Amino acid sequence: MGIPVLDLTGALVPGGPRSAEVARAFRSAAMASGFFYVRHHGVDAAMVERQFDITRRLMALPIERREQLSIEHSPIMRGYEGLGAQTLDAAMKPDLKESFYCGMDWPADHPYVKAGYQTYGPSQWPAELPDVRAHCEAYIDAMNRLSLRLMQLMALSLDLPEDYFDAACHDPMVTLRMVRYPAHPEGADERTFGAGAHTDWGAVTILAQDAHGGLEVQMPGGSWVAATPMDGTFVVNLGDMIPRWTNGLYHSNPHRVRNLYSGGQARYSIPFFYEPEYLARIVPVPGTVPAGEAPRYTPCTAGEHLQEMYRKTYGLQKQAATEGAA
Ligand SMILES: O=C(O)CCC(=O)C(=O)O
Ligand SMILES: [Fe+2]
Repeated sequence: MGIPVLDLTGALVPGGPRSAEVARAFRSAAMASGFFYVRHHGVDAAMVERQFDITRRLMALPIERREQLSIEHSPIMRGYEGLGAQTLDAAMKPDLKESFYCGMDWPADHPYVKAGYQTYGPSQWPAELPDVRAHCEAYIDAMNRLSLRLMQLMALSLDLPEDYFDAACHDPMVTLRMVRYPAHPEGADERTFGAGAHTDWGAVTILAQDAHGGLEVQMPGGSWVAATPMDGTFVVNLGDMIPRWTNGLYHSNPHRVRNLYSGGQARYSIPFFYEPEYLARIVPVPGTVPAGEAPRYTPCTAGEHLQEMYRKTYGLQKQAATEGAA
């Protein structure tokens, strides 16, 4: 069993002629590893290429400059995180990656910005690279459109109205991450990863990766399969909110990265994380809890879950006991 490819031709708009067929393929991928590729996804190849260019330029800024833009200066963790800042698998060494986090430009008087909720608030932009902000925001727009469409195809795949998730995704929590993995060190031990095994936390992740490879996905049987880069595709995976939303019918599987195949070069990747809005309550969708049984997960808000995961993987102080059964 591998990672299937979903061709979104004819399924990119509500009512599209291939929507039902794509929704069926979505369902089988979601019930397996929760990973699939999408092709003919409607995002311009030049836009993705430019996003990689921006990632390389951000990471080429002098380290003092990157550190001035550190996530430590942002209450919502927008900005630069250095090598080893995050440990995605607590049993392993800190991750060998560095990244820039940014997000949507919300108005300062938006209630979630005022409340200081995770992901709602300003990003930190480098003044010396003036085109970065506009391009990241345009890329985020394109990712938002594709993510919402994936949520609609997911709704169809669950025999729900196509717009079932739209309201919960009205003011989504979105994060664009531009990542650089240095070459895997020679002689590194088995506890060394670019990104330790983890599941994603939100609803859907849309990943652009360069040509080197290095991402591996755990299949339902436990084996690890390479998510080999394929031109013109994104890798899409479901995050932990989807098992919660589907009472375990759909899966968010572990994945991990080692930059082993680049011939000593850095690997770049650009994951985009899309989640329902902060206050959306994640309770099982109709038809997923068998009659007479209790739901498998404690209901929570999307925001509580996300914030808890940031705290855990960045070793931050636990401020609130919000964790459910995931
Ligand atoms: O770089 C990749 O291929 C995956 C990154 C990832 O899994 C993450 O940032 O959550
Ligand atoms: Fe991930």
